Amino acid sequence: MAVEQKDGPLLRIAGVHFHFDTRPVFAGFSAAIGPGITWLRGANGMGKTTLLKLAAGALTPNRGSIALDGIDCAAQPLAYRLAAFYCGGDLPDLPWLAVQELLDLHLALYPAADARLVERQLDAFGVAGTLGQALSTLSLGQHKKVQLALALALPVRLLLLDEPFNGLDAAAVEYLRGQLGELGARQDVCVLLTSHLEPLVAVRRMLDLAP
Ligand SMILES: Nc1ncnc2c1ncn2[C@@H]1O[C@H](COP(=O)(O)OP(=O)(O)OP(=O)(O)O)[C@@H](O)[C@H]1O
Repeated sequence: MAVEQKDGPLLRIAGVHFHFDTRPVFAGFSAAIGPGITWLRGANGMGKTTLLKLAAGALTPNRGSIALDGIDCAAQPLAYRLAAFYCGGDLPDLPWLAVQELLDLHLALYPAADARLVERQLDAFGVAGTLGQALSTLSLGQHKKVQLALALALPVRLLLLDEPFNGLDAAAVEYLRGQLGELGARQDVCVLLTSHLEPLVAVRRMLDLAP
């Protein structure tokens, strides 16, 4: 435990089994992931999104354990979720909310978050003007930018980025690459990202899901 703290956050996935009602996805999957950017790779349907959601505490393993900095996601789900954020392409669960309300919800969920950092990220992605809009009225790219602004601003130890470049315009891709370059150099954050294309950021390690 002392070593884990000194070396930065560590995500430990041990012997995870997970199945949807109709489909087994993991049978005894294990990995240990340290700070920096880890590129999670695998063919369509191999389980990348499922693994990110398990690591985010959004899905629960049927067997095995997932822990971040020694916080077990089944034993301490609230503490675990406070330290992690999943950023994917899913449509919002509450599409009638305004963007501002979504942000307020996240600021309440992550009490250590700084609203000014979120605003700065929204500005940088060029979506600050959407604050009064309902989520359902955002384009795919705008929705992604709002999600990424949150991901980059929230004070978490583990960021799960599911195809973060999908749907972004060229300026946003460039901005995101710069931000990931800074995040990837930090010792206090783990970034686990999926990308079917070479992400062109400083990847520290790769994690391959194979049949
Ligand atoms: N809600 C669900 N119910 C049942 N099966 C599901 C569900 N979500 C995903 N699956 C199945 O689980 C498997 C893993 O899906 P997942 O989305 O994790 O793959 P992926 O590696 O992210 O794929 P892609 O590269 O296409 O995004 C797939 O066979 C998928 O059909």
